[in-house]
Amino acid sequence: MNILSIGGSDPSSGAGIQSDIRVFSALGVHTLTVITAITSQNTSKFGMVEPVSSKILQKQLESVFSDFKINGVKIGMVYNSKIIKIIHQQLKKLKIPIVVDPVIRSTTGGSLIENNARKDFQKYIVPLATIITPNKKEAELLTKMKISTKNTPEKVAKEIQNMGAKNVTITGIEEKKKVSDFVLEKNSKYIISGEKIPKINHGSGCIHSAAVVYSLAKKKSIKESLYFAKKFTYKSIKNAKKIGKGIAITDIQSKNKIEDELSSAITKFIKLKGIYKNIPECQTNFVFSKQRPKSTKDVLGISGRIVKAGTNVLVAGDLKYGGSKHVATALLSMNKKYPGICSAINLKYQSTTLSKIKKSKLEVSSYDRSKEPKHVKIKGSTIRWGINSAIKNSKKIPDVIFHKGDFGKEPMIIVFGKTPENVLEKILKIKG
Ligand SMILES: Nc1ncnc2c1ncn2[C@@H]1O[C@H](COP(=O)(O)OP(=O)(O)OP(=O)(O)O)[C@@H](O)[C@H]1O
Ligand SMILES: Cc1ncc(CO)c(N)n1
Repeated sequence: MNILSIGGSDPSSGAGIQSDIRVFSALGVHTLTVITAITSQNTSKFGMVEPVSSKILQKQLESVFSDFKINGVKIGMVYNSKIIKIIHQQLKKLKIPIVVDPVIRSTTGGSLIENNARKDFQKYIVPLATIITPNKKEAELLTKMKISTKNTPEKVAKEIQNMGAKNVTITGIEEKKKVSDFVLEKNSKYIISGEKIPKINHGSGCIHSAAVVYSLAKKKSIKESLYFAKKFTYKSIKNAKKIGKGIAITDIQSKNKIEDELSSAITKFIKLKGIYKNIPECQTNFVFSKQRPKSTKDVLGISGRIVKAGTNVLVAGDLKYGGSKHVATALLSMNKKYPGICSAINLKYQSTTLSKIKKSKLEVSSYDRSKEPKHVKIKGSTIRWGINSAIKNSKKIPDVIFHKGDFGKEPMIIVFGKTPENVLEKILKIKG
């Protein structure tokens, strides 16, 4: 997937183009960039702005549009009317999600748009927006309305919608312990509320709008995308680091990438035709770990299970570190011996699956629970013992490990892989 970020360069990488590259890379997306201006700024001070010439702006846009399939566009800093009009001209016919982050002033007080360009911004950029994401202050500047009990966020958002934006969210409406985003869609309105982190930081708005366009490009709804972005931004503020001498810079943890990869593989897994036949009585968990996991707390799993409901398969529960015990323990044993293996799933043991495994080129190993030494049973580390025995029985890295059960214990197959996608590829060879 390719996402285009149009905006200004921030040498501190807390905001602007550089921040977008950080977000999209963490989410596993290729970032295309068109730079509208170069700024000098850091965590304490905003220096100067040098907008790029019309010619190089035009050429940059042509370079990306003539070569790539673009799945979504984010527009950040656009400094002057010339820049605004060129962008409008290039984007007006696009049929992909466009997120407009109407940045007007930086957290450190710098002006990100010329005063006399605001009218053209309204006329040419706002109507491009699938969704526009002003913070409270930006919404007030755009509409020249002060948010109050009379001028509610809804009224102000409606005014912005009347300028041509299809959907509007006004972010960062602060209460005592909460920060809320007001949302106005075409036919609905709602508030997304979350805990306030007592931190001033640089770049939360950039991260939020980038996360929104990523999710929309993945064909999620406006509502789903805004919830995703809220959670994503919350984590990045929580992890913000004081890297420079001034305000903290938001930090994007690759943990999100782990969540995203696992969640996407689970969505694909439950949609596989006839997959309900592979769900065991004790149900299924699908896990993915951080690099070098030390305990099950470093392994992401479903804090419920993937369950069978007739011929449907559903996810009951949320993704959580420590969410799986059995499959995560199996993965930990495997990862200890083969650190590249970070994902696993358990499936129903059946002879048909076993013969498919044997016909495929997958490496398979097994263990016999009835051979488990007594002292292991007492310590309750059956899985660790089992996986280690199966690893010992195999010359290569096993793709699949199974056991045929024991008294009162259901037989089971575990498929291992480097990533959830890799596990999914193996499942496709053996399912049904
Ligand atoms: N202190 C905070 N604690 C938790 N969430 C926050 C906090 N501040 C902002 N948010 C959330 O972060 C997201 C981005 O909104 P925000 O209002 O910070 O954008 P912004 O002011 O444009 O940011 P910036 O100017 O730093 O780029 C919103 O979802 C908002 O609710
Ligand atoms: C280049 C750039 N874009 C956006 C922002 C808003 O955070 C900023 N400070 N700098």
